[in-house]
Amino acid sequence: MKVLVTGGAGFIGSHLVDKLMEEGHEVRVLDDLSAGDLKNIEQWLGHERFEFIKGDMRDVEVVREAVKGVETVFHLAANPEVRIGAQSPELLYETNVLITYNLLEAMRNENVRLLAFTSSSTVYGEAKKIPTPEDYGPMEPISVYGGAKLAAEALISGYAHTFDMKAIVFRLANIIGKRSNHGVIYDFINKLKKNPKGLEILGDGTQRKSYLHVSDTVEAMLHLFNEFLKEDKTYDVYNVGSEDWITVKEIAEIVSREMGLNPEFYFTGGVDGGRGWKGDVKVMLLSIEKAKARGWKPKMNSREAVEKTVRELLGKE
Ligand SMILES: O=c1ccn([C@@H]2O[C@H](COP(=O)(O)OP(=O)(O)O[C@H]3O[C@H](CO)[C@H](O)[C@H](O)[C@H]3O)[C@@H](O)[C@H]2O)c(=O)[nH]1
Repeated sequence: MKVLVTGGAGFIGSHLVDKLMEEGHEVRVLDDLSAGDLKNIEQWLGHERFEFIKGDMRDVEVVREAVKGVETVFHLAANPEVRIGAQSPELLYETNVLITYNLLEAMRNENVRLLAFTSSSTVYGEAKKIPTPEDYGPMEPISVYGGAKLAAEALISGYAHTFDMKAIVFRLANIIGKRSNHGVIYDFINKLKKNPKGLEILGDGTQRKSYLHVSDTVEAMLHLFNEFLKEDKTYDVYNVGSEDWITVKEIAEIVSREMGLNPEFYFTGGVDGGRGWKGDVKVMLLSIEKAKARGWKPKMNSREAVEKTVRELLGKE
């Protein structure tokens, strides 16, 4: 198939591109390189089945050109930083909601009917049911980022039903692995490189979430997408995560150990009862029963994924 991957030079996007290229598809990447990096896709530059467009999806013309002639869009372009919501809500709106609207309009105009979208566990907010299933409600995001992802999901559902499209949404847990350039593991490694004796941990360190390695994530997305193609459904939603969780303090211990260090931990205490920042969900575990029933399950648990990611980011793997 001929596929457009928005955000295809980014962390998750570039791993998806690798897999799509290895499977023999024609792949076009649209990325503004604000967080993505050409290095992530350099092995494909110049390949006859590969095309790269540098462009900002806030520009409708850029999006329209990018969707021309493709059958499927994997929409991963986004600003993924939950923590900037209190300072920059407008940026999160534009880079999650507005660009999704621009994409849907371009797809409608260019007759592109198939869409896969990476949403987030943050749409559930502080779920009272753990593990949280896809049909949990009412949904009450506690961050602007989670609200923006939920708004994007809603637009996609509306467009899919109105304009005869097929769309699948993945609500991702905390995704980690090689090429990630933000998030808790990346932060801890950088902090320890600057000061190997002490490590500042935002919040109280008890934030407990499910982490999934990017290799498992990309496998889930492609497997569930292919299953979705077999079904007579307009719209579907899947949680994608691991089946356990790990605390921020345990992550700090793993990072320290892998770096051969024994730093003093300093907890900032954070905001609103030990959160790293406003809108930081303290406890997150997704039910992945629906994805499992469709034949996917993760190979690594949260701890294994964290350990592997630390080694990858340190260049040991
Ligand atoms: O220096 C730091 C950095 C982070 N944390 C803590 O580590 C946890 C994880 O933070 P990340 O920044 O790694 O990730 P988030 O949970 O904020 O969000 C991530 O996972 C979400 C889905 O679960 C979204 O998809 C989002 O885009 C993605 O960044 C948080 O509880 C945070 O408080 C610290 O204690 N110290």
